[in-house]
Amino acid sequence: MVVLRRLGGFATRAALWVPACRLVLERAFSLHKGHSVKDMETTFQLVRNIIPPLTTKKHKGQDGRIGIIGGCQEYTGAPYFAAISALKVGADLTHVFCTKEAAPVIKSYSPELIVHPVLDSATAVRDVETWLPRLHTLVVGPGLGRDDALLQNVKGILEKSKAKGVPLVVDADGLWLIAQQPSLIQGYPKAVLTPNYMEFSRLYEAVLRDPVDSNDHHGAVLRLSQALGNLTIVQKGERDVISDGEQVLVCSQEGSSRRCGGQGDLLSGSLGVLVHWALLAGSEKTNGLNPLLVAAFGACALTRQCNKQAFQKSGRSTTTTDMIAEVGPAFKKLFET
Ligand SMILES: NC(=O)C1=CN([C@@H]2O[C@H](COP(=O)(O)OP(=O)(O)OC[C@H]3O[C@@H](n4cnc5c(N)ncnc54)[C@H](OP(=O)(O)O)[C@@H]3O)[C@@H](O)[C@H]2O)[C@@H](O)CC1
Ligand SMILES: Nc1ncnc2c1ncn2[C@@H]1O[C@H](COP(=O)(O)OP(=O)(O)OP(=O)(O)O)[C@@H](O)[C@H]1O
Ligand SMILES: [Mg+2]
Repeated sequence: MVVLRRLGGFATRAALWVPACRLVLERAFSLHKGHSVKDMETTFQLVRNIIPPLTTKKHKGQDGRIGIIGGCQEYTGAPYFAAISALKVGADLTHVFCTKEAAPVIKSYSPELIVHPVLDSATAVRDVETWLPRLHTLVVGPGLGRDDALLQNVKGILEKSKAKGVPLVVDADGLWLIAQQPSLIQGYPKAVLTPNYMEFSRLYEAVLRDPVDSNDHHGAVLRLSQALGNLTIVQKGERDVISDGEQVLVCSQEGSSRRCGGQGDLLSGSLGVLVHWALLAGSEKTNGLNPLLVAAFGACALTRQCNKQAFQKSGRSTTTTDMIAEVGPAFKKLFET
């Protein structure tokens, strides 16, 4: 099984526990080829269990209506990547809430996205709030930027989303905001954070007031999750480390050495859909494992597989657009064969 159960309930105990268990963890995951295939396969099966069947009995929207909060003057690619990835994974509708200036640009990338030019308006919070009851997950941050007025609106949107119990994936500049004010997300059980290297360090230092121990990734993710009230955290990197403060999963699905920008956006958009599916399926379908951990593992594995397949075709010229073209085939290969 690719899961470690934590023995103690507090950060101090976990700190002692993690080094002792790391050997077990690493043996259980993919560092040792003998164990990797079987153990990864166990988690893949849990991901397969949460995927809703395609039937003729469903109506449009049931398999996912995903909102993306992001898109500003500088960044229009990131919210597009997240939204189109959510559709390609299997969501029925995606809504991008961005600034007025960014909206026509994002619309022009794809007719498949619904784009709301509201994020910099005086009524932004109310405008997004009216959509919240119809959204299954909100992905907050891709291409959001760090403008104070915009972030102030996003604070309001986070508060309204929590009050309505909307699941949240927080990425990119959404994590910048959380690092300024961790209480915005602390203790909200339906949140998943997806920091890259920099975002993780920033958040860790803001919350734990300590530099990250770069020799102890698993312990660091576990401790940050606990300090934030057991939020699910995905630390992206050479291997993705995922924890809800109780358990640690590692995803080391083969990707490639190509590190073009936008891969994290593909991950957060995909995760938006998988979070919806996982929460709908519940823990009976995940053998008691936190459904958000299963969703996170699925999104990481999928992103890395897209990276691998795109790289096989395009090599050094691989971009995130090439990876998005692989979402369908990669999903099928990992979860439907
Ligand atoms: N096409 C688009 O529209 C895209 C838009 N995007 C959007 O951009 C916004 C900002 O996001 P972000 O990720 O660039 O910001 P941030 O957290 O400051 O990190 C950047 C700094 O971290 C460093 N660094 C990174 N990894 C590291 C490592 N492993 N180890 C060490 N250092 C590392 C690296 O430092 P450097 O090497 O440059 O010194 C880099 O300068 C956000 O809205 C996002 O969504 C992107 O989604 C891409 C596609
Ligand atoms: N060194 C690595 N080797 C293999 N895969 C990696 C490596 N670093 C990151 N990844 C994978 O790339 C994906 C995106 O992670 P990354 O750290 O690039 O996010 P990001 O910086 O937020 O991306 P973005 O440019 O979209 O903002 C994840 O699926 C992660 O597993
Ligand atoms: Mg990113």
